[in-house]
Amino acid sequence: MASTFSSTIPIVDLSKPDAKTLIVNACEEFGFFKVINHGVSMEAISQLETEALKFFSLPLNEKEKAGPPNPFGYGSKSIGPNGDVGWVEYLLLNNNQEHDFSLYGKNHEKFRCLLNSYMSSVKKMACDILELMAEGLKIQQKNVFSKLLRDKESDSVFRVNHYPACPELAVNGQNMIGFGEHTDPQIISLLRSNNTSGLQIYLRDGSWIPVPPDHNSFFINVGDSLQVMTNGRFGSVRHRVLANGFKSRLSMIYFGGPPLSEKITPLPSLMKGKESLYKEFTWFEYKNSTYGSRLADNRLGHFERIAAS
Ligand SMILES: C=C1C[C@]23C[C@H]1CC[C@H]2[C@@]12CCC[C@@](C)(C(=O)O1)[C@H]2[C@@H]3C(=O)O
Ligand SMILES: O=C(O)CCC(=O)C(=O)O
Ligand SMILES: [Fe+2]
Repeated sequence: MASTFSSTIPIVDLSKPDAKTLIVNACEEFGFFKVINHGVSMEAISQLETEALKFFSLPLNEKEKAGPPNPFGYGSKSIGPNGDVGWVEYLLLNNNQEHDFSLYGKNHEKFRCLLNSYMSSVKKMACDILELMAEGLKIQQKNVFSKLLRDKESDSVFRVNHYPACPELAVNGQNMIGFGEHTDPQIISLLRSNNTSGLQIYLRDGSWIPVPPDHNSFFINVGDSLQVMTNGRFGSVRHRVLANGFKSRLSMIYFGGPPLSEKITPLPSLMKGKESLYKEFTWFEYKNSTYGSRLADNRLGHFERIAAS
């Protein structure tokens, strides 16, 4: 049933002149869209995917040497510090790579190299998209958003998720949560996965729609911070992943975040005389409150300003 609606997911061709308009419309309506002609080499993507799969195929006790994630490293089943669980194992990495890479398998040098070049291409794409967004929103300063990711203090995160096939599901046809519903707290997330389904987004009409997988494309999420910077004009998208009974899913996500000291506040040009819907806070404060929350919590709720009437 629901899959008939999946054709509604906007597709943005980054090489076309209408990209900025489509991006703004998609962010207003869904907080989510798919990007084609993104310019990241498929070769680089599949090489990284191969290395990641090699890591996940190591025995659990080997992988656990790279964990638990506090907040970076290998994690299995448990997500975040507050009791969330899913049918998933993952690597959480930051873009400064301060941790000991030798824990990431025999070929860790190759893995690190591939990761670094992938992360710089994806970061570049994120900045291009954020600049198109600013243009589409008719903001004078084209780099208002992208400068936050380009900042050397940018608090961006990278995650590789592996959802093993869950054979019991194939037998009894039930649903099982791979990664529970949530919004991403950062500015923007860029997701690329193999061809296994599972990702779903929540529409404002209250329905969950499956996102048909496409290993050649990227999927873009509006994060909570971008919702605030646009004073609610863009909404962060709730999403989740269901485990698959037959095939394993591998996804890689770049979460573009601002420097810790950055004030997350609506851009004056988007306020049009209105008041901010949010209290003032820094990314440091928001991130802290995020790590004190459960996955499904409405984290932005604590920072909403109740309009004085
Ligand atoms: C229960 C959790 C787990 C969190 C923090 C908190 C709420 C939101 C989760 C995420 C979701 C987006 C990526 C991530 C890295 C992030 O910034 O927020 C995740 C983080 C984690 O997996 O550690
Ligand atoms: O693995 C996926 O496809 C999405 C996971 C996700 O939403 C996340 O890691 O924030
Ligand atoms: Fe997410």
